[in-house]
Amino acid sequence: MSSAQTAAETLNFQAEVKQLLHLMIHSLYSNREIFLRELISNASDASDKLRFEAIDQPALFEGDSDLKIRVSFDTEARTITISDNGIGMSREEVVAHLGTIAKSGTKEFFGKLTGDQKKDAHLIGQFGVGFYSAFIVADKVTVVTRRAGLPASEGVQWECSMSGETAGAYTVAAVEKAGRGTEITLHLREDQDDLLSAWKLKSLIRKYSDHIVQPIVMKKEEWDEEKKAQVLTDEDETVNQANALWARPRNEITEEEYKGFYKHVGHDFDEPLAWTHARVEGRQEYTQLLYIPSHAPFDMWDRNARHGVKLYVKRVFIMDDAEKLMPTYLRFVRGVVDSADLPLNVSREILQESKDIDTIRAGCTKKVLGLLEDLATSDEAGDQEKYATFWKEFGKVLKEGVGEDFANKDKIAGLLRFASTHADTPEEVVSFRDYIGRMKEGQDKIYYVTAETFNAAKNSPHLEVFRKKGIEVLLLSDRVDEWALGNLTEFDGKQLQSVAKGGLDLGSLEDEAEKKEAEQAADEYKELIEKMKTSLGDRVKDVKVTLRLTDSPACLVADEHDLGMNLTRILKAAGQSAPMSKPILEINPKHPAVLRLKYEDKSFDDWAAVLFDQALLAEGGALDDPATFVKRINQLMMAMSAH
Ligand SMILES: Nc1ncnc2c1ncn2[C@@H]1O[C@H](COP(=O)(O)OP(=O)(O)OP(=O)(O)O)[C@@H](O)[C@H]1O
Repeated sequence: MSSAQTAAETLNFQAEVKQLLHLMIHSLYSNREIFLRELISNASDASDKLRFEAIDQPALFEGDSDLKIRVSFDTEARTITISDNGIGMSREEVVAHLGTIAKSGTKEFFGKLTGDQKKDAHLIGQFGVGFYSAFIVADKVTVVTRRAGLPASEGVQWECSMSGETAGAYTVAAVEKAGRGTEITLHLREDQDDLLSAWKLKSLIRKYSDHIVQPIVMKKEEWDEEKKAQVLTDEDETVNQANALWARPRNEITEEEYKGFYKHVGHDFDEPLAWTHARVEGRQEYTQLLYIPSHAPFDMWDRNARHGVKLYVKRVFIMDDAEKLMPTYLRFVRGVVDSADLPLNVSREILQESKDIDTIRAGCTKKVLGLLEDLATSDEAGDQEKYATFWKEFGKVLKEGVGEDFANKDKIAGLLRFASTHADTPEEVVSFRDYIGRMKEGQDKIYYVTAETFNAAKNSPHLEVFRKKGIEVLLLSDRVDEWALGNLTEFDGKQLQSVAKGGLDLGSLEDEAEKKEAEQAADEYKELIEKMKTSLGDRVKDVKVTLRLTDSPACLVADEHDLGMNLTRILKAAGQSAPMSKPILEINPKHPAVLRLKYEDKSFDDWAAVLFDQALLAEGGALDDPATFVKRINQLMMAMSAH
């Protein structure tokens, strides 16, 4: 033992790590085999990182560029060791990576846990356990590592035992380590002896890690006649296929292999929903293997989220999460792009400006949208179910694309799904095409309403005339809808029209009699309208008679070229200064409350104000002065009961 090693320092885990470890050991026990996959996956990433850093600094190879991962076991000591000659870790990195969870979404993750073992196991899987999964099978784990490029004396030993007094703490000590890279030794729990077998370990490697690019080697076994047993020899044998899966022809890759590879690149326990694999030739030559996950990651709303598409150049790993390879609205896509043309020393800065990358990105985007389109339009029930899952998990993100990706706007619009008055449920299943297929004779627009919640949309007074006439209206209640639809004026030649905007023109859906009636009402109410305008003053742009209401006395609409009221509220909530355009108050001439107003004198101002305020409330708006509203209502109620 070196003197440095005696100076071990005991450190405590971050509280979340303790919690995660405890949960994992209990919840993932029935999945215990995954520990090997996770540790090999990390070793492979570490090898990729070294190969990349060595492009600029070949000295990091220290004369050994033959990267591999070794798995060995010791029946007597009851240990399994996984070692790699990858990038390794410095002392700071050890403490940062093995003592804390730096992932975004950690809080949400813990908040979602239910105490139900099965559900929690699933969540833990989604969150990703990585290194800590070692503790499912081991009660003590020892990591010895050295960062490539640092001297042998700067090796680090990390050790943590789950039993005894030190549980919940770990030690870090300096050690000598001749070879760079990381060696992880698992001291197995008592009931894990079945793992101490070459046959068992090999079968786990083939099952879970066959697609790993680096060779995973084990010592070969031989039958010893004398001992009448298999004994280990000195010779190495490669257990996995050890080639880049994406570089192989499609017809030689099994479904299981595709799925296994996804779990590695996507850092996901679950299977992918769908994938697309193609080699592209032409101006740019590259291979893409892109996956759509079956669930949204914890950090989908975090713009700094990691783990996107990995970029390789001629099989050499270049970078994780090359955000330039995918537009932001497809940030949930995982996988690999391997370019045959980019220079090996390509940096993030170069990528930002590269025309070649733009071509690759356009190609990848097209592929993913095509894949989604195939799922969405497929006749197979399985595919449709997949699309429904996709929409639930990622629909909100995809919607961003309508405003973000001009070239593919129409394609993306075709993939959108909405709730509508057709079923009147919050399920988002209606496409623009479905809607157009159900359009009434004479209808030439696609109508929609936006509101803060589904119920506010569904019960919006603006829908009354549409319901009466049996015209379908899309019910939008996602914040991003306002923005998406603001960027979309038509679909397939049909104009999109908000029902909450003024000048509602139902065109040929309105019959002559109705038009006449409207004109007549406008005439009849001229005086009242003027009176109301004076009474409401600054609060309205205009007051008009409308035929769009059947049950409600009044509603607010935005003038045709003004921002919608819902959008204005969203912008305000987001701290943006939205132009404050005043609404138009539309009144229903057939409603008793409106009729009554014609003859009201004394309390006219109160009535007018209440009519305005309730229209604002029904619309999802907030009252400027709720106390006065309540006071007025009470006064009017008392006045009525006195009658
Ligand atoms: N064999 C290794 N060599 C070098 N660094 C490693 C190795 N194993 C783990 N690490 C470091 O520890 C970090 C944490 O690993 P861990 O497996 O917990 O998470 P991850 O791989 O980053 O993400 P995920 O949990 O999604 O798999 C890694 O990101 C890496 O920096």
